[in-house]
Amino acid sequence: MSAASRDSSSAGCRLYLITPPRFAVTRFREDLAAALDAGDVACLQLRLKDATPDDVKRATETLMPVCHARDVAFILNDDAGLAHALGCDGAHLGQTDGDHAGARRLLEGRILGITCHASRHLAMEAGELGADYVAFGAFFPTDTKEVVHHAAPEILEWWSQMMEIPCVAIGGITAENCGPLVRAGADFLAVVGAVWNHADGPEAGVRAMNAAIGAA
Ligand SMILES: Cc1ncc(COP(=O)(O)OP(=O)(O)O)c(N)n1
Ligand SMILES: Cc1ncsc1CCOP(=O)(O)O
Ligand SMILES: [Mg+2]
Repeated sequence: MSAASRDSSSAGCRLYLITPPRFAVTRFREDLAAALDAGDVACLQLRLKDATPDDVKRATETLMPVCHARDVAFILNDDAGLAHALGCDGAHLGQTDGDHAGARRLLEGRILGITCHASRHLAMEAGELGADYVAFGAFFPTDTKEVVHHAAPEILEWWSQMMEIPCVAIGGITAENCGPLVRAGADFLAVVGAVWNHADGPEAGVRAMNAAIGAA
């Protein structure tokens, strides 16, 4: 999850996959393996908003080995303590997901990503705190989450020209619309629908995203 060298092309930009909001773990295990085998994926974020800690534990125990077998980092959404307890590679925290500084200490040596919406100020704060990446969005309309913050590619350009810390773009990103985000300097494109809801299936979704990143 570190940014490789950055230039004005797509070099270094990678796919950041997020799970669908709901799934049956046993079946999803196979879908995930197939998706990860279809092309480059830097990490998987387990994002189960309505699940109990036990559900998250079961999903992690099933899915993390699938990721690790393919050298894909496994990041847990929302809960740094649970990410630590379950041995995840890191956690992604939003602005209301607890104590960022405490999470940074707890997850020493692991990945900590922080949602910064469309705010330069929040991104600077996250950087100072030691975040491994900052996430900006939403860039496009999305059916996956009700969003109140809307970002434009300029924030990626501003951040990537100024800072070494990688930036993630999120929100309604597809193979068709991602070009400007890659060219603006996004290090990772985080997607749900573009892969899991792809008309030809998740494998086609991963292939299409990687082709679009490469062509940007
Ligand atoms: C990579 C990435 N970026 C942003 C988010 C959104 O996090 P948050 O604002 O906490 O919203 P929820 O995902 O918790 O609904 C994310 N999950 N991942
Ligand atoms: C979790 C999240 N945070 C901002 S937009 C979003 C949803 C991303 O999903 P999709 O790629 O389907 O728009
Ligand atoms: Mg959150």
